[in-house]
Amino acid sequence: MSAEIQQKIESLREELQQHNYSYYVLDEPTISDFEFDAKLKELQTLEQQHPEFYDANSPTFRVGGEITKNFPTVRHQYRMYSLDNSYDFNDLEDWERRIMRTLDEPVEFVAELKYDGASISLLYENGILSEAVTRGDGFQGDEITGNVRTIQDVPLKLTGDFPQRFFMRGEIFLSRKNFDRINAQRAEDGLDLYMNPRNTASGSLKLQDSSEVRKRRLSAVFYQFIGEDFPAETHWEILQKAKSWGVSISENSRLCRTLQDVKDFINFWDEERHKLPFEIDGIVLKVNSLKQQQQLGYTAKSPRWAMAYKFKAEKAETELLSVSYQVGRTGAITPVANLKPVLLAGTVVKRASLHNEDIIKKLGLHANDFVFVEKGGEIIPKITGINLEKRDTQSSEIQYITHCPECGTELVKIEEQAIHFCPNEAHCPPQVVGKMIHFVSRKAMNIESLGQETIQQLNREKLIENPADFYALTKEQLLPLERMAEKSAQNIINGIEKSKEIPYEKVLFALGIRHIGETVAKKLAKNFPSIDELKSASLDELTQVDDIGEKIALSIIAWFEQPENLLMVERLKQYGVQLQKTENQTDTISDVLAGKTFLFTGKLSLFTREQAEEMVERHGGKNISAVSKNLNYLVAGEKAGSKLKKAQEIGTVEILDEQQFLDLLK
Ligand SMILES: NC(=O)c1ccc[n+]([C@@H]2O[C@H](COP(=O)([O-])OP(=O)(O)OC[C@H]3O[C@@H](n4cnc5c(N)ncnc54)[C@H](O)[C@@H]3O)[C@@H](O)[C@H]2O)c1
Ligand SMILES: [Zn+2]
Repeated sequence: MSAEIQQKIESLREELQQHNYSYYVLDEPTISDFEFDAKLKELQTLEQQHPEFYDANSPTFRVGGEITKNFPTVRHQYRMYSLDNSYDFNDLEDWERRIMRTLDEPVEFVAELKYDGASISLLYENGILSEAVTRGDGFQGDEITGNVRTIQDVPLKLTGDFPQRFFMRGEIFLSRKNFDRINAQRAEDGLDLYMNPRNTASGSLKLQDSSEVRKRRLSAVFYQFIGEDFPAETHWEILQKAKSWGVSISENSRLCRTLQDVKDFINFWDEERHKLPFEIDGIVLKVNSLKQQQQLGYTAKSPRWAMAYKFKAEKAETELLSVSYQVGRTGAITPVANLKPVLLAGTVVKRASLHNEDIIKKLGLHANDFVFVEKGGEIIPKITGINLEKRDTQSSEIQYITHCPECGTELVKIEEQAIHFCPNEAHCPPQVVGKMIHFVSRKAMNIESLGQETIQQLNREKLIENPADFYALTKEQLLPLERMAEKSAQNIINGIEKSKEIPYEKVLFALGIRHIGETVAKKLAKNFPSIDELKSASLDELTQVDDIGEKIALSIIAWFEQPENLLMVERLKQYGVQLQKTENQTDTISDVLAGKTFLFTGKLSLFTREQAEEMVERHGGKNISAVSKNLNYLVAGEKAGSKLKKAQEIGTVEILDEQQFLDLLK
């Protein structure tokens, strides 16, 4: 018996650790928060009943996050805790009872929205932001000051009567609008879509390039202030003070005198939250008096003076009508469930994403099943389960398609992505047309006169099959088309002609190579100044470029292996499209760093990482992203960590401080 329980406890611990890793490190959870919390509660109960299996490393005692190896590590002067959570009112009443047992005096609560993002701790010294650190494992976190500085809601300098040195904690999150904007851009670039705003916010903070972080337009809100001699007696007062220093605090907090006030607040937001411009996953309650907070103290993992009330994701049951398959511009197949319309979280849902074959298999979906749909963090609802009691015993399991619904070509599956592709890039209609629409789009070749419908028409008439064909079009060929006047035909020809001036980096993006978005195209153009250099680059050479991983590199190599693509590139060249970087004289200052590779690590104080990388480029050097034998110089700032150690181990890497780097440029 006891061996069985021990085994159960250990397997729960292991499973939860795995989920923590997926959630905090990969930003790709595989189960819902509700399921995670249920498992955690189960483990907690077992551990309480069986103290003989105590383990200080159990997920019940530890904050789930980790530090990464990509940023300097900073020890928190004050620990960062998690929050105890509950999904019903009874738990709140229990919590109040426990508080009363310790305090035995009236207690006020502050109720706040529980923003769904990533926690951050900021240090302000003399009113200046000096350090931003993630929660990590609660004891130490990643120092990401450069990235946090790009967030508009984070004041770089405070005003008014702020304490001389203090920490403030808050949440970095992404508004629904910006999440949609980023995903729309990713769809246009043929990249995988992000799952939800929380994971995207958390993932954005871990990017190496601060200018990329800036583009995400993250938001921030602050809810805890820690330091010696705080000029206040209650949490509520501090919030108001912080506001006067220019700190962004939530406008929706409320001071509650009784638990009934708290309940009203919760009920109100359970409904209203869908109208907020950002996502919340619950309400946080805090004891208002700072003295009482101190008396209550902390457990191993969370404050006793605070409690999260989490909303359950809204769920509805409906019938699966059919599964259809969409073919994207890059050939990726997306299965979609068509549902009998049902009301969910304020909107009518008719479709749900099924993502890929593995998800369908895992669900064990049958035709005409009754399914549960949920709107969690995701904007597109998802199917989370099946009501097996209602299943028709005659129904058969959904079989994933084996051939492209558009062109009939046999699909290929890329294992590690679990996604099917139609490999018929050159002739599959949605891919062919999609690629040409992408080619002329604003951020690519910017040929405004060519609309989606004209392209479809031209393709039906067999006048164009790939982007190179645009440049062979004549006015005479255009005129007979439906609704084509002399003037618009001339505009199209002019627009195409003008696109020959579009710079190389945009042409690279326009080609629509899988995983090559705007930013990646820029990086490639910088490092491989002509298409011929890019074509002959090896896997190694490609992955040495900052932010170019193996997935992108392999996609580039595969693209250049297709004879149709090589032919198209040759034709584009002949037509005069820019397929190499034009030397921009003002761009480079010198070539003193020519042939040398650089990497910056640790906390830089003389310049930012972006400025440093730009200096390298403008003096003819190259930035690379990892420490390897190919690295010539590692420039190490304060608190440099694992990269410095690795460089020392390799032995051939020259290690410089910031001043020594500047001296190189002289
Ligand atoms: N689905 C999964 O696989 C998985 C895995 C791990 C964790 N999780 C989820 O994450 C939770 C644990 O994460 P956690 O430790 O970050 O706890 P939590 O997210 O439940 O609560 C603590 C966090 O809430 C945030 N917060 C937002 N608004 C706040 C406010 N007004 N005041 C104070 N804090 C506020 C802070 O970042 C704080 O660190 C689990 O309960 C689970 O729901 C899910
Ligand atoms: Zn196809």
